[in-house]
Amino acid sequence: MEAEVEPMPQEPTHLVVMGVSGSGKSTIAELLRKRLGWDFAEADEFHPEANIRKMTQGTALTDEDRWPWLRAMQAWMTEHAAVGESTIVTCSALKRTYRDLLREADGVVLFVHLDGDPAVIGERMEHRSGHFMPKSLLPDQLNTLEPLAPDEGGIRVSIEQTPEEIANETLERLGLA
Ligand SMILES: Nc1ncnc2c1ncn2[C@@H]1O[C@H](COP(=O)(O)OP(=O)(O)OP(=O)(O)O)[C@@H](O)[C@H]1O
Ligand SMILES: O=C(O)[C@H](O)[C@@H](O)[C@H](O)[C@H](O)CO
Repeated sequence: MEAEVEPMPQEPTHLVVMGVSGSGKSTIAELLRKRLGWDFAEADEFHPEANIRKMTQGTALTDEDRWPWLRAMQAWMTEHAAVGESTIVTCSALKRTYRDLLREADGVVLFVHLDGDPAVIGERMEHRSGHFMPKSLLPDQLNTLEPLAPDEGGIRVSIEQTPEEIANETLERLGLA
């Protein structure tokens, strides 16, 4: 008689929707959350008050400002993995070293880099209301950005499509559709 084989338990997965301010992280993550039903966190919720104040006043964050914030996100991801839960997070994750830190979370960490023409991003920031991040910080975000590399685990998706198209492409290319 054939032995019964237990299916392999699926490892928790973290989708990190990344990119510069205004690239559409919150918009796309919300669609992914609706489709996948995974727990969701916005990186901005993890910033200490001082970081938000700094950005509101038009000053870019430094590495020192960002490390505790990234560590808090990594801990949140790991807490979820510990109870078998997958997550979706938005996080600019501009530098590879920042992504290295997030990759240390337990579970599989996949990045979705929302990538596109800075002029389109600037335009979208201009028309957005009620957000603390000034458009004047976009050049610094772009200068700091190290695009997701092919060996990092994840995909780069063009933002020059509708949010629904971006979400569909993401889920299809990651095999999550
Ligand atoms: N694919 C898209 N097409 C048209 N408009 C979009 C698209 N994606 C996002 N937007 C709009 O662009 C603006 C910026 O998007 P969003 O706030 O989601 O970006 P973000 O990356 O989360 O920004 P931040 O990091 O500053 O919080 C919003 O007004 C949003 O409605
Ligand atoms: O790394 C950074 O400089 C910050 O995370 C910013 O990108 C903002 O937090 C965010 O994108 C604005 O909402």
